[in-house]
Amino acid sequence: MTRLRLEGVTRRFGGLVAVDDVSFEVPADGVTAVIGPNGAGKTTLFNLISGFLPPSAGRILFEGKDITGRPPAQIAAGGLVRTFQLVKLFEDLSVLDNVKVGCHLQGKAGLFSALLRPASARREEQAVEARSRELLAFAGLAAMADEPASALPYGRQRMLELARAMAAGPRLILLDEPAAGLNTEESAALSRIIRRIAADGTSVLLIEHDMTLVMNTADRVVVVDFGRKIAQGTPGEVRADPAVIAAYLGTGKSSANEPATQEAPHG
Ligand SMILES: Nc1ncnc2c1ncn2[C@@H]1O[C@H](COP(=O)(O)OP(=O)(O)OP(=O)(O)O)[C@@H](O)[C@H]1O
Repeated sequence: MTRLRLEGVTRRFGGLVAVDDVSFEVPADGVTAVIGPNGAGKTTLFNLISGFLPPSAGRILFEGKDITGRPPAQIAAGGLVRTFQLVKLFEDLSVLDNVKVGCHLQGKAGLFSALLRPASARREEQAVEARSRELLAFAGLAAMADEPASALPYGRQRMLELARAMAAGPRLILLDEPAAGLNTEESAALSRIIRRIAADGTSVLLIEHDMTLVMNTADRVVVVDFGRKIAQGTPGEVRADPAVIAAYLGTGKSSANEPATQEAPHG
């Protein structure tokens, strides 16, 4: 089954074509990675898929439904959730409450039902608490549930962001450079968590500069350069592809960027 399908997706910023006629599919199973040198259009692609930017042309289908140009909140509520390059947590809330906020994205107990039907709201609150603690354990954060999110070291904050995104119960999760700023050990733990998420049935699409993480984690890779898709295949196939090697080594028209470098996050 295809979870996500991009058909000729294009995004222009004035005269610049940041994403140029890109088509690919994300199957429901496993982990798909988008890689490419700096400025290749990866973040713009994520902004288009998650509704933060409308495309200039093309269509985006989530589980066969056209979501092109829909607002981000509607796309997220429909089961397609993203994380950002820069960690965006509620810093004053506890670690547990950050995950609870994610759960409420899919919850039914809004303010009115909480006032009118307190018993069912209470039951839902208990379910949210249980699910949140389960996700914290999954992300290795159970012992820090009551600490303020701002007290966590950076690597843990990234795990918390992932747990919060999973709390919404997505069927597709977009991860924007999840390994940025992580050390080797944290990156290996992240890789295992991403594999678990996929094994549990959530499709994963990630952008990543850390090639070790991509090669160890992804089932398939889409490579973009100057806004265009230049290759796709298994990690082994794209690593051996001459067009990909040329893009990363800066031969021909490509920009020169070492695939394993992690630049300062932006966007
Ligand atoms: N809002 C914007 N307005 C104008 N140009 C933009 C905008 N967003 C991105 N761009 C340009 O579009 C191109 C693609 O940028 P994008 O951030 O999508 O690349 P990227 O592959 O995510 O890069 P990186 O790996 O550095 O994060 C770049 O030339 C960038 O300068």
